[in-house]
Amino acid sequence: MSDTRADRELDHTDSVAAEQQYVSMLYDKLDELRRYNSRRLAETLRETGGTPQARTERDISTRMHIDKLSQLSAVENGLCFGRLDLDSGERFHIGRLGLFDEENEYTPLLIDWRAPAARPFYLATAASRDGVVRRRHIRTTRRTVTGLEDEVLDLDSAEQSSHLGLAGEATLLAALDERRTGRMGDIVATIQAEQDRIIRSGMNGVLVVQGGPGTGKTAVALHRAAYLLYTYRQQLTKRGVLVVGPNATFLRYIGQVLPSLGETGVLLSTVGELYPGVVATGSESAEAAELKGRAEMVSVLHKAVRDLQQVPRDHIEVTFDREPLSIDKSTCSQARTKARKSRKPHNEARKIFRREMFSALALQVADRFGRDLLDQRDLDDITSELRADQEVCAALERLWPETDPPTVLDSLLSSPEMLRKAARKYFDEQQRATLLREPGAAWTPSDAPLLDELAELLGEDDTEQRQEQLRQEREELAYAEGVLHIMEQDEEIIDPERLRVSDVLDADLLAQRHRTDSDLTAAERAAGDRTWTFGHVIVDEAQELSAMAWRVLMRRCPSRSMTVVGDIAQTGSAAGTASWHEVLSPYVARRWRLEELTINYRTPSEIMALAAPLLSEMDVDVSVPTSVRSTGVPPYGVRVSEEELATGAAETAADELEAVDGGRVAVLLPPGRLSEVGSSVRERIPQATVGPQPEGLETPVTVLTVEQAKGLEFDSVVVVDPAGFLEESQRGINDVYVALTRSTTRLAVVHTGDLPEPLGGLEL
Ligand SMILES: Nc1ncnc2c1ncn2[C@@H]1O[C@H](COP(=O)(O)OP(=O)(O)OP(=O)(O)O)[C@@H](O)[C@H]1O
Repeated sequence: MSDTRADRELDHTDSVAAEQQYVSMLYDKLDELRRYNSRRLAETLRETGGTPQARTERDISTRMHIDKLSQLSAVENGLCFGRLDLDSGERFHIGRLGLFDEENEYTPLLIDWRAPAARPFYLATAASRDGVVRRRHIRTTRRTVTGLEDEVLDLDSAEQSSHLGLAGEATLLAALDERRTGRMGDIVATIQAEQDRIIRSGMNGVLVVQGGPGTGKTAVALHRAAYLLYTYRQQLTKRGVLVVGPNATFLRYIGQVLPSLGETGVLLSTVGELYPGVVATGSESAEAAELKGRAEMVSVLHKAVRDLQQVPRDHIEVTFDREPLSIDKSTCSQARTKARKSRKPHNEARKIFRREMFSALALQVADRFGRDLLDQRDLDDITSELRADQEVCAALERLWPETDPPTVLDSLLSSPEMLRKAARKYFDEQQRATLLREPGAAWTPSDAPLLDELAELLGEDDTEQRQEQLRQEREELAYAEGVLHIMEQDEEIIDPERLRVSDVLDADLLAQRHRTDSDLTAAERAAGDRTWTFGHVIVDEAQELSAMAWRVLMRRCPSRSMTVVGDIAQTGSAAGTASWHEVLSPYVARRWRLEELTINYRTPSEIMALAAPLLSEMDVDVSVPTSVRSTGVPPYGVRVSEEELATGAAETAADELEAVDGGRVAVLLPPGRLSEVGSSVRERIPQATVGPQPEGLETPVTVLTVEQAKGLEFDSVVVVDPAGFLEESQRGINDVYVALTRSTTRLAVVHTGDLPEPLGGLEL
């Protein structure tokens, strides 16, 4: 055994220099590909005219080269990060994409991390080697190899391996110890076995990934999206992949991960944004949001729409052709029944109602002349005149109006009478009062699923889509500008002498070409189309979604090919869930599979020890994840008087900022404390941001509620007023748990009075 090891040590290719040579060769190859694609793109862009087919082909090829170039540019950092040495003597380098030697029968030079051949890099252990004798982690900075970590998979190492069975432990810990940038990075170089199994799990059906804080659920979900796009490229390019996150800040936080893996065909969205044309800027009470999220809202909305379909108490009299015409109850009632029986959405069934009404009214008019004297053509003429008559049309419009989701929802939520009629079976008076709001009030995130439901009940209306088209055109322009930027960067690396693409084409023109070819990616098209259905849907922080939000997602994914990621111990929203079965059973009964993640890569053991007792206070069946790191820094408490709370929090944040030395600090507090403590922190640290500001991910200190900090992480966290969390929310204990576990290194708790019982272990 020792001989083999000695042999291996003698093997000179182990050296950094030899590895550098190989890695440099890979970068040369990458540059060559960039040059090729840049040249081809410039050629295509310079071509003009030709037949429509030639133009379409050109546009497709433009898109292909642009995509390829942005993929090649995305893999620049950490192009190659691993090597596998096999029993057979073969060696494979593993990296962010596949590279081949075209002149040598396409021999693989670099294996894409998602290819089956790369799998042992993540799964092989000393006990189950899968033909691997050595796994090498290659660390690089820009194009320079800066370190190697070798794991020799033999029985000696089996005995020494860490109890958590981590692969590439030193490389993993180095990655985890890095200071946080405010943006999530990819983990391709250090994916662990339990994560790999989830990432590569088959695409069909609903897969639920339950895991405690910091277990890499978000990272796994995004890498799974990249894996599925690679493995099922054909299926998924057409319909696209949707990744749903809890809020805009979170989406910004994760926004770079997939592009850095060279994948752009994914739509990142909140549930609210899935209703095109509505921007949810309003706020509302947690109680109102909870009520709007209940499944009963389906019946309320259904009833509200039916209530729009009226019959007169007796009759309505209008004047037609200078004579009175009676629109009577029984005719209306029959027409309404017929229209409803069609089971079509309201706006489509309206056509049936009107057709029935016009023919009944035409007969009434015919009776004035004597019905027997008229033939079908005469009746048709009368019908046409009735259809053109303003007074008749206005009366029918009142009985069965054409309408759209925003109009119905706005009237419902601002009219006590309409709400009473539609909701009295489901909500008591007090609950209805909670739902009431001013007419024209700004939309809130929990309104979006209701608008979507109404769109189903009412049938399509294209006003929103027209607005969306405008938005998309703006986005395409921004995209085109981005493309030009990438190409220019590439050209700078490659050949500064050559004609630059921007010399022959500006962003406006490129956007136009891009638009006319109707060659948008599925994700781009899906963003503007409410009825788009996706090839796969990934839901992060899924525990927060209401029953109504689930309905929206299920409509977007009739194939039920979904990855649902979350932690039922972190549910903060009153509309959220504490049971995966409860939310999924209406759609897939018991046909969903559960995977669990058990290792916490974020929160050090010192902080987890404080957070863990909170779990036993919650009514959920989950276990505490095991931390991979300990920092030796114990969390600490700062006890202050009520009057000193805001300044105490600001002072602690300032201390923490100094302690993390260039890292990021979050002050997390109950919503009721946000403005008071926020002002105090800003006074003490002027560059701090308060609430979900777009620049908040970059600032050194940010003050947020727990809801706003969902899924994020910081070098240091200052939790303010834990007792306030318990007072302000039904799920306050979950909120404290989430707040404590946002930290990667340091934690302080600023409190007044005694700490809530489960936090008793905190050092003061
Ligand atoms: N295999 C890994 N290698 C390197 N870093 C990892 C790995 N797995 C997770 N991480 C890092 O751990 C941190 C936590 O991951 P992530 O945010 O995905 O966890 P989560 O389970 O979604 O957390 P939470 O539920 O608390 O929001 C991130 O910084 C992530 O990059």
